[in-house]
Amino acid sequence: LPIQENGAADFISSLLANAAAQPRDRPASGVDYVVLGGGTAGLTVAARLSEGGKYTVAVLEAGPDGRGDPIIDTPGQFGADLGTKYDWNMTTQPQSNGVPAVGWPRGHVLGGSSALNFLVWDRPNKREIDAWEQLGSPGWNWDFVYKYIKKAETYTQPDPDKIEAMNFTPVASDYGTSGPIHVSFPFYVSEQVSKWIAALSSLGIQSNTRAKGDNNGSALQPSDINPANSTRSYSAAAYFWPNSNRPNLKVLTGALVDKIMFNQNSIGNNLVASGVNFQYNGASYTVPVRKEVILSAGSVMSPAILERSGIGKESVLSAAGIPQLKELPVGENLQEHTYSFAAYELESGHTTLDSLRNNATFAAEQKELYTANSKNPASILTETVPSIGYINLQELVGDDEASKIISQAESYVNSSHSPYNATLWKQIEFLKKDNETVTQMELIGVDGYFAGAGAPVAGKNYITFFAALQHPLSRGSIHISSSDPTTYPVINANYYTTDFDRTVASAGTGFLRKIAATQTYGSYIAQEVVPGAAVGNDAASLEAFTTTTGFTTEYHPVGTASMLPERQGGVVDPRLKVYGTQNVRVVDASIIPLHVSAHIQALVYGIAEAGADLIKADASSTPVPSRTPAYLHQSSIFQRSHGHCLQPT
Ligand SMILES: Cc1cc2nc3c(=O)[nH]c(=O)nc-3n(C[C@H](O)[C@H](O)[C@H](O)COP(=O)(O)OP(=O)(O)OC[C@H]3O[C@@H](n4cnc5c(N)ncnc54)[C@H](O)[C@@H]3O)c2cc1C
Repeated sequence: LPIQENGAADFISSLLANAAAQPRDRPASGVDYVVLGGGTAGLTVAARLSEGGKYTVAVLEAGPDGRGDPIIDTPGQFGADLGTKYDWNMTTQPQSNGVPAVGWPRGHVLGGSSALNFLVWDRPNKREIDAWEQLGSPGWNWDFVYKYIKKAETYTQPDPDKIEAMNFTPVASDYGTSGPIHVSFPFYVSEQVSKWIAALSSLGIQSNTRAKGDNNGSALQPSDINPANSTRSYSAAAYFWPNSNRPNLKVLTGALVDKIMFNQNSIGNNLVASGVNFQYNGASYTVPVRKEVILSAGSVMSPAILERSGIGKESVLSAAGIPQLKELPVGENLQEHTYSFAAYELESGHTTLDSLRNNATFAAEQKELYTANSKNPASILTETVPSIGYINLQELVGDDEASKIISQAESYVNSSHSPYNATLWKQIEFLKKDNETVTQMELIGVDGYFAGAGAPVAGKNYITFFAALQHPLSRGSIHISSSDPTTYPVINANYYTTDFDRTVASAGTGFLRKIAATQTYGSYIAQEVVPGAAVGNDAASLEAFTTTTGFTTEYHPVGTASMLPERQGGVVDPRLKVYGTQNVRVVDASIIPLHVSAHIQALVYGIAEAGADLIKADASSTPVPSRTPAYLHQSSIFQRSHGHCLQPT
């Protein structure tokens, strides 16, 4: 059903009827808040704004509702919904430096990418978030963000048997206790998971049981799994369905947002959004908005919607035939984690997620087991990806090599004329001053064949290791090439365009071979199949592999509507408001100005929880005087709100 339950059909019909009948500057017929995109952040914001019943909230989501679909719900089937109707199936541009086009899955479903992701739930480093404040966004520091991440989560500590099997004891008090997203550990503990901490320890990497802003070391990370029934806990299941009977919260699926409409009259110099234009069932509609438009369409589509609305770079807009309303570097400062992979065939006799593919009887038994009792520790369908580690440059390449790499990186930044220089210098600071704590490389172990190259052989079982570059110096961009909302924007990922990125990423691939060679894993690995014997262990061979066939996206694009001062390339101010607008905000991964060493969903939920409180706080406050750049006012507003209005509700 394209229209959600509980009277939404009536609500939407009246909305559409009003939209057709009313002039655009008569917002009284519309809703208070229109949220564009019902994904990770969008449903979080919508649920929080609609609680208490004071405001009407409508969410426009392009994708379908995937409620009850096992390929979303079953933890052990992570990845199964890629390439389906739940995925936008985007692709980057091939690059002139030889880096090929790579696929970019993105959630096209209620819940967005939280329905598609691999359920890893971890946190950035404290210093990485404090850097946002230091870059010019007062109030956006670790303590603030951490508080809101915790607000999103309810954590369940594994029972003692599982802790013993994992060889790892998480610290429960580092997590939230009453948020909508359930965070727990898979019931099934695989062989590779139980050996992760020991294997990395034999390489000198200490384990780290904490989850409160210091992520350096090896760890077993929880997943967004609801332990009551061992299903994915994602934004639709956690934030929307339990609240779908609220008369003031409506979600329309199958609604493709085209653009934001603005009033003829601005307030001072600020554009005032009056409605949102979208396509639904082949027709075009405008929803009038009384208070605000909130863009939560993700790092690819939020910038695209802004550009179609006339906000963006003149060169981009004029090429797409769109009249410009406000010059802003929308779609720039794109940062993305890449990861390279190495896959190993195991000696016979091991069970992995490959066994589900290899053995139909085993797969049927496992399905039955999961259906009968999804909490059964023997149920491999509860398995996810807990084995994670974050290491710094010195741990990756040794002190001498690290010094050389850092001084090259410093020279690069010194000669860079990027408008995002301040963010690049922060990265140098991470490398030089914060190197003990801020890490550069993520290591992951997955129980089965998950390499983005080659193919598993029927009947065999594998283990795959990943090395993910966390702080690339390269910056890319995402821009529209057409005013047509059905045309995908052009993604220029600009991967590996700096020596630093190539060198560090390639060293990561080399490190995966060290993990495979540890006594812990070496004893049950039969052979390396990717990169394979044809790829040598010298720097040139590793780089050739890592930057062509041996890597893929880690699915974490950020920065395309960066929260930075406008003079430093910012698109939104610290209240997440788009510069030059009175009532348009961006609340999703695209506001992240500088990438973090973490999987980002927990952070995105935290941003959305914080964003909802900022929006509510502003609902009753005086607008910022329009003649002065908004960011100059944010500090005092933030402080005031922080004290009185930004309390969890
Ligand atoms: C395959 C994959 C694996 C990942 N694995 C992990 C992981 O294990 N752990 C982790 O922490 N993070 C992971 N991530 C990243 C994380 O899930 C995302 O960064 C995060 O969910 C992004 O949230 P968002 O709100 O910014 O965007 P999204 O959740 O993507 O939401 C955007 C929503 O807007 C909708 N939309 C877009 N354009 C329009 C339009 N024009 N009209 C209407 N609706 C529109 C989309 O359909 C979507 O529902 C993964 C991501 C992917 C894709």
